[in-house]
Amino acid sequence: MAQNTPMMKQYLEIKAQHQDAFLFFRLGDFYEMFFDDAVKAAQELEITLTGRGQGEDRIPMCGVPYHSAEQYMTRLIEKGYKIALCEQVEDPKHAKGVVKREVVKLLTPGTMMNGNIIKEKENNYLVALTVFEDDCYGLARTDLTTGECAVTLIIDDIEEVIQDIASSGAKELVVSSSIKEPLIKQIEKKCSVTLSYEEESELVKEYEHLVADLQSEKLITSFSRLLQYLIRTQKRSLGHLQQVTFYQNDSFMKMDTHTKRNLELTESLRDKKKAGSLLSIVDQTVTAMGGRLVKNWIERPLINKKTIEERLVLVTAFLDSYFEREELRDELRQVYDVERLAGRIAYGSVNARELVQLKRSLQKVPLLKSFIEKIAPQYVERWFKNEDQIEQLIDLLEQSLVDDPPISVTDGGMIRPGYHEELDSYRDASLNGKKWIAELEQREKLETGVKSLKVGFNKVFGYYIEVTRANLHLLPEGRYERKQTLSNAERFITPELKEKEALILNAEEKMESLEYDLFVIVREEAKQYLEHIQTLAHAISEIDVLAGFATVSEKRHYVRPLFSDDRKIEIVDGRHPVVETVIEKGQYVANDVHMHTGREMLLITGPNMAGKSTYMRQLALLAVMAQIGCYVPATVAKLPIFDQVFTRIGAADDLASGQSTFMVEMLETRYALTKATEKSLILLDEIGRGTSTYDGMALAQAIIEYIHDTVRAKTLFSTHYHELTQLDETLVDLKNVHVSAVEENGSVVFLHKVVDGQADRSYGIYVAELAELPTEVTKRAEELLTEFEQSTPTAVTISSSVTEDVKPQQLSLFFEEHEPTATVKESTVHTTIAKQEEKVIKKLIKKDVLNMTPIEALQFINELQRSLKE
Ligand SMILES: Nc1ncnc2c1ncn2[C@@H]1O[C@H](COP(=O)(O)OP(=O)(O)OP(=O)(O)O)[C@@H](O)[C@H]1O
Repeated sequence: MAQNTPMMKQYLEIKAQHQDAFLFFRLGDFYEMFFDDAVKAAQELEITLTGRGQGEDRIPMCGVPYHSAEQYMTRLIEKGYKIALCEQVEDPKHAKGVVKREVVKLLTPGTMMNGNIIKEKENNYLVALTVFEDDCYGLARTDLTTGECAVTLIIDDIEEVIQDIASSGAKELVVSSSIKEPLIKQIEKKCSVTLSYEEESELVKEYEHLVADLQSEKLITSFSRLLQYLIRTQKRSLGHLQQVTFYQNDSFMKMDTHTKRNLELTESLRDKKKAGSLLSIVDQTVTAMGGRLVKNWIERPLINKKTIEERLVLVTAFLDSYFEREELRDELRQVYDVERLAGRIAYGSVNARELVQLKRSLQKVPLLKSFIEKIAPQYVERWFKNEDQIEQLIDLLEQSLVDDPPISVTDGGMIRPGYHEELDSYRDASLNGKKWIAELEQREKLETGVKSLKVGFNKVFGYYIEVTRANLHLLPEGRYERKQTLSNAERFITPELKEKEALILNAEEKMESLEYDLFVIVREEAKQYLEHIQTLAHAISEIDVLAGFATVSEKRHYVRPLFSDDRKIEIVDGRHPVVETVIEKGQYVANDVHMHTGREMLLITGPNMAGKSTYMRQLALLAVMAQIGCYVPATVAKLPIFDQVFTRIGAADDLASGQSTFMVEMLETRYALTKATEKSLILLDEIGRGTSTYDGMALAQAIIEYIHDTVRAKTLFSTHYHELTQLDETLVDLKNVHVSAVEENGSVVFLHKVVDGQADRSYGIYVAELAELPTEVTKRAEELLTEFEQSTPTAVTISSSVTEDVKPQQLSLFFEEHEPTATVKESTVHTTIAKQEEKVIKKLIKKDVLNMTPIEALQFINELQRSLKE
């Protein structure tokens, strides 16, 4: 049976240890897959499924050529699969029986070092989760391409754990196999990660220095799991792993994944691309390292005023030095991704060309330093502290490698002449031999008189003398030995030529292998400088991000934010950083936001399409920008530091997780109501619209009241329930604002200006007309609207700052419904009366009757009567 062949036995034994991965089994020039692996891989990679053996014993099989295997592997990894790479680990020529094979590496989404999955300006994090007995969760993460390592502990908050994993963008999560199923299900629902398993283990001694800064055993245990997984899968040096840093989510402004998505921080809602996001505006970086850092900063705005101010001071310094900044950025453009190059050095996968790129980047350091000396002298120490070591590394690379080496490390041409004597002597031998051959051609031409005679070389026959058939008669007898016959020429060799050829080839072979050995020595030596390269990479990325902030702030006329301790918001002429760039120049209408005692919550009304959501998002984005240390789009921006931002904006259908739109809306609202503090910012957009009018309105009001009385967070609440605008009479810290619009010649003009007071209409039908709904529909809607306005008791609108003539009716609690034909004047009278009645009712309700004397009661009734008569 085919399965019983020794090779198949070997395959099955290895496969048994790698059940969760495709086993790429090396057979000669191919990686082969068998059984289910083959069926699935053929499907996923669209390659032909073949088979070994006959009939029932036929084993499904497919394969990819060794030379182009990488693209196939990358495709599988991108789809979230894992691959166990099984190589022949002994020379088939010396093998007794089946060639020895071993899995030399596990390729997984979180441990890839190259390929499409690695985005230049994005980290590729691998996260390990450890659940401790006391509901404490340890999270450790690393980006293997850069060596960054970080850990945190989260106490009893699964939501935060999930958000931490999601916000890192991790594609792979390492857990213990004993982890509880419901928790894994919850994580899988919210984060698209590939799961891998690694059990608890002691910290490997060799890496103890990495955790020197960690204070708790739990943190070390959490990191150990991650490290153990790396060791098991990578099977090679991890010398570039950096000191593990401890971070606390409480040190950053917290935003759940919905909020980040709603605010379009790093990708747009529509197509999930960077374009259209806040990141696309503030990321003006010119290096890949800077690009990754600015993304991390946006994901985690700061809450420590001192650190924010430090960044702002630097942005100001970069702003004040236009010429130095621009020159500095020009230099930075030529700096390669030295952080990832460091990773490749540690891995031993760096080539000579990349080392030369590293050298060129390092050579920029003195110039970069001189710019920083002018722009922010106080930071020179911090950013350029390891110049001597950088200098040494430059020397090493300069002396050893030529200026333009090839990508291949096995074909020679990498080492600089003069670096190694033996290599130089081989080079001379080869060069002299080649010179002799070139001279031979001239000599032979002269002696034979055959002008077209030439000396050539090919891999099969080596050097030869070629003479065309027409000239063969001119050659002297016995001097040449015939080697190859072509259609119109003959090729010859001579003993002398063969002798030189042996010399040249021998020298070249030795040269190549010596070059490779020398290159490996240089690469190993470069490993000693990893830490210094990484320190420099950090400095370069910070400089790049901050200089970028200055560039965008200057270009778009941003202002430095000020942080108020009294928690007041005062924004004058604020703009939405993204919307202002996509609409026609000069068309963006800047808006103020004033929030303080008496107006801690703003209830925003206004027509559809007026700009309510834009106004709300604008405030949150300004807060995020300020807290990452960037200037903001406004003329004055005084803000408190927000600990958390919550949003419920737009439709966030989460059908994939089996929840209805309304349920998602309620879940997000619950999250905001339970987690927010008075230092938070809450944005709620049309809460309640996903259910019946009464339910929706009741919920909206209850939520507003709860935030107003209990949570006390700064809140923007937009609504089309105009009835809610009356709440400003009872809730002292709530104010109505509206986005204004005017009607001109039958069409509505959106002014996009936010002003105090409430709006009167939603102009939904007008927007429907703009969307070119069939005229029959919009006409009928207008008729129905008129009917509803005249008959529905819920159509309550108090006043209009925009269009007096279209004001719907306020219904009286005591009067009969007015006639449909009632004039505007009549209805205005009704409105006034209704208001008066309401005041009376409110007074009546508030009165504590049980504690009144009869006289007081009589006086009170008298007072009420008087108000009604008025
Ligand atoms: N301040 C502004 N200046 C200029 N244009 C604006 C401004 N605010 C919004 N807009 C434009 O108006 C469009 C609609 O804005 P937005 O989605 O905020 O409206 P909305 O009031 O929330 O609408 P709806 O109630 O229908 O959800 C935006 O896409 C933008 O083009």
